[in-house]
Amino acid sequence: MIPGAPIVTAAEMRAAEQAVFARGVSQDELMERAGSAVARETARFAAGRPILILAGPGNNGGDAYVAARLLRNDGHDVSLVATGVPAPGAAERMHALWQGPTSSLYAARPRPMLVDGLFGTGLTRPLERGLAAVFADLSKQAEFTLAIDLPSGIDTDTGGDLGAPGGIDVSLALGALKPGHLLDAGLARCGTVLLADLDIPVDARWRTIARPSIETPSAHSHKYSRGLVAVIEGAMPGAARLAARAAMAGGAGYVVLAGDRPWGEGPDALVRREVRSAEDLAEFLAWDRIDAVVLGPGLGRDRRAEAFLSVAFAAPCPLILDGDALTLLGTGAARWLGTRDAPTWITPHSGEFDRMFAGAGSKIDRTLAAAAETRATIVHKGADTVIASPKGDVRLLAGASPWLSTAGTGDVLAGLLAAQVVQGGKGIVPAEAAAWLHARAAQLAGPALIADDLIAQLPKAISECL
Ligand SMILES: NC(=O)C1=CN([C@@H]2O[C@H](COP(=O)(O)OP(=O)(O)OC[C@H]3O[C@@H](n4cnc5c(N)ncnc54)[C@H](OP(=O)(O)O)[C@@H]3O)[C@@H](O)[C@H]2O)[C@@H](O)CC1
Ligand SMILES: Nc1ncnc2c1ncn2[C@@H]1O[C@H](COP(=O)(O)OP(=O)(O)O)[C@@H](O)[C@H]1O
Ligand SMILES: [K+]
Repeated sequence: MIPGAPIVTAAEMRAAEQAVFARGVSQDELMERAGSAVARETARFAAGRPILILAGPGNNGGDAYVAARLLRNDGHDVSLVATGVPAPGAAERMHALWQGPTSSLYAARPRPMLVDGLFGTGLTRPLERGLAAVFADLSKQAEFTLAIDLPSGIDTDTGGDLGAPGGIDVSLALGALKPGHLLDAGLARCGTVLLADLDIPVDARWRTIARPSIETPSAHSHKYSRGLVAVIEGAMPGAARLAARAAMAGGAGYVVLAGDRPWGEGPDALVRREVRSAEDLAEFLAWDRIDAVVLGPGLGRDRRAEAFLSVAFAAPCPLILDGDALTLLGTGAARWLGTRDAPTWITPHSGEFDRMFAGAGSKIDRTLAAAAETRATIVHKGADTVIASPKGDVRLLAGASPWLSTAGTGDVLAGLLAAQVVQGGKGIVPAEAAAWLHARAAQLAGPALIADDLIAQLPKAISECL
């Protein structure tokens, strides 16, 4: 994934293009820029192999006609399939400039290098069945497929499946990334995403996550100045222990595991505190040294868990809620979370998210709406992790190791997030840092990782951010 790259919707991309036109750049000139980027990458991946280019009726097809012309002029063996009547304007003009061999879709013969210029950001409905089948077949028989902007059949704004085939090797995003490159079916169908800079300024509050910058403790640092995290134990103590160990390895200065059985295995550096009842918890959380509380991993959903949740809610310090705490909140999440004065982060997976929030639109839209409703920063986990703040900022992490799909890795994330929070991070910043470190630790741990392995890799991941 390209780090720190802007992500824009189809409408925002069109508005950015309009602003470029208003500055005096012609539509043909912008299409030449897009087409030459496509030609450059196609030549690189074709490596001398014959090329088949599919050109649709809109501007995505216009880019395809430009690329076809430039590649042919450079001596490549190019044939082209035209579908639909080119739209009036730049696409029609670029079509008119193409003088090479052209066939209809149903007469097309597969070639080793396939370029998909059927549809991009203008796709408004599912691909027609026959078209989808021919496209899938040509792609299957090609040795390499490059999609212009997005694979045809991926919804630009949601990543939803509108009939795109599998097996696309590279998508060359034009001007900026779109949600469809990172979300839902788009994540799996785009292949490797490359970004062509077309010199179209975009003002994006949505970005892919980037490596955080972490400060080495100073000569004046001490355990309390580096932040104290309290992790509350529940029915499954292993989950809270994972969160507590992740908070330690994540750089917190002091971590307390509080519960009725906090004495089990674990590092001696982990401070244990017996908390048997909601009253005990209230007394413990009144300690003004506590900089953040983690509640939810392995908490359980019984009355005791509910009572603990009420007490934690009333605590005047930052709160990180995960797992069972989120299930307990359920559809009351917005009502409850909106009442807190101190900042809150919640880290639902999609099951937990769907139990808390309704909402329509893409995963980004739904997460943003939930963040605004709850006034909490939300880390909506999954293969496409969306982080959204109540202010409307978004960070997206796609393509993390699928080996993360194992029990306890979310608990590690919750503890790691708390460590970033107590080190002074506000809003989306600690969430982005935690998500990056988590994904990097997974990469370092490699295949068949278990949650404990992530914790062991955190120091190495952190060392890359100093
Ligand atoms: N703006 C610019 O200057 C620049 C834009 N750039 C490029 O333009 C792309 C966006 O172009 P675009 O907006 O023309 O849309 P595009 O994706 O080609 O498709 C629209 C056409 O498809 C049609 N159609 C839609 N769905 C359909 C379906 N399921 N089945 C069949 N038909 C369907 C739709 O017709 P209609 O919906 O009216 O039936 C319309 O004719 C963008 O991704 C990038 O590659 C770059 O060149 C930089 C400069
Ligand atoms: N297929 C996947 N690809 C990448 N990351 C994943 C995948 N599945 C899960 N993850 C990540 O692993 C973690 C799992 O968290 P969660 O579902 O809460 O597990 P648990 O509750 O068992 O700790 C999250 O950070 C999530 O983003
Ligand atoms: K395309």
